[in-house]
Amino acid sequence: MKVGSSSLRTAEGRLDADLATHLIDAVADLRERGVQVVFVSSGAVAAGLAPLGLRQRPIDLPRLQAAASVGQGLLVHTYQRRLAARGLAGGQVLLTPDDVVERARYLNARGTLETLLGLGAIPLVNENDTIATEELRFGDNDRLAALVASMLGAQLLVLLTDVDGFYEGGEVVPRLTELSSAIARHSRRPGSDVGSGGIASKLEAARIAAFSGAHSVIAHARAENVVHRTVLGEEIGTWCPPSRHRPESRKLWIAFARTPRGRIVVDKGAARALIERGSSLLAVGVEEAEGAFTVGDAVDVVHDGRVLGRGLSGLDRETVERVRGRPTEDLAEAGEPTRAVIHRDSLVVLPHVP
Ligand SMILES: Nc1ncnc2c1ncn2[C@@H]1O[C@H](COP(=O)(O)OP(=O)(O)O)[C@@H](O)[C@H]1O
Ligand SMILES: N[C@@H](CCC(=O)OP(=O)(O)O)C(=O)O
Repeated sequence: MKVGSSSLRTAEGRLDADLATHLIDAVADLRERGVQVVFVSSGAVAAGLAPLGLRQRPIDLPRLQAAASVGQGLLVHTYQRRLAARGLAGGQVLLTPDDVVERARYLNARGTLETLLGLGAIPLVNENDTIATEELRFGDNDRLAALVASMLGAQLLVLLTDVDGFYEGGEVVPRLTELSSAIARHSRRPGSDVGSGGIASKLEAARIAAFSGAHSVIAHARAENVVHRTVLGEEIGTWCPPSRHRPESRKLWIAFARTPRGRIVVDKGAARALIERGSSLLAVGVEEAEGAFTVGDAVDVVHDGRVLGRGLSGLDRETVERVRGRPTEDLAEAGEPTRAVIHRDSLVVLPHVP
């Protein structure tokens, strides 16, 4: 379950302790009924503004980090105090993208979350904003929440926000199955002035959850009994079902944890080899490389204008430009790198985007 900054701050720019308490009570109720809940909470920056005398969300990184540092403590304190009143413990878990992208760190983070849940505690998750930089941050917590849901094999991702759901044509869409086209239509809409993701990042999060086999609900944080109603599967907000065609879940982190830094356009033969045979992408099938990516960066693999998948590049862009279209034997003779442009273990193919 995730709640956004826009919901958690009051009109005066402080943390809305009433809503925080109300949501924690709902989490505690679920926990008492045996439902395991991870609580991803935004609002560190928002909660840190007033105590630091800042009128609005700063745009410079040092002050954002400072606000998050002050606000995160307040947030967790508020949650832990209420959980304690209900006889429960809350454990703070602050994540960075590397905790999801790097396999060893991913397993480590997953272990921590599973242990907390196993001990009956409520993990209180946020991005580690105090040390996050522009280049290395999730930015919005929707994606972070979806990745955590994927990591834990959750059944349901609840995204609580300040609107009743995903709107189109002036009405809330009750059930959304065509996530990709909705994302394409809404990718440029900004969010509220304090939230950072907007609706597009919620739809992206729903897509990640769908690929992981989880349902998602986008609903208003202040709707009556919203948490219980979503868990009971009642009609509320916008419901996104899981995808029927899922890539291997262990590869989801490759596809979604990092923002792609470039695109690699491949020919028809390579596209077929990737989709049908699960092959690595070799230089010979590459037609073009776009963007300033380096070794280990996420890149989209494109054929015929369609994104086929995403992978971690084994070569930097300049090298891909040099080796593209050339068979491995030629490269060996010329003393060029012969390794795959993207190794199959670092490549996730998304043939059926919902
Ligand atoms: N089609 C849409 N449906 C719903 N909300 C939308 C839509 N387009 C833009 N929005 C905006 O997205 C905002 C929610 O995103 P955001 O501010 O990032 O929330 P949060 O802080 O909860 O993550 C809404 O307040 C709304 O203004
Ligand atoms: N990690 C940040 C949240 C970033 C953010 O604004 O997220 P969201 O409101 O979910 O779009 C914070 O705690 O302030």
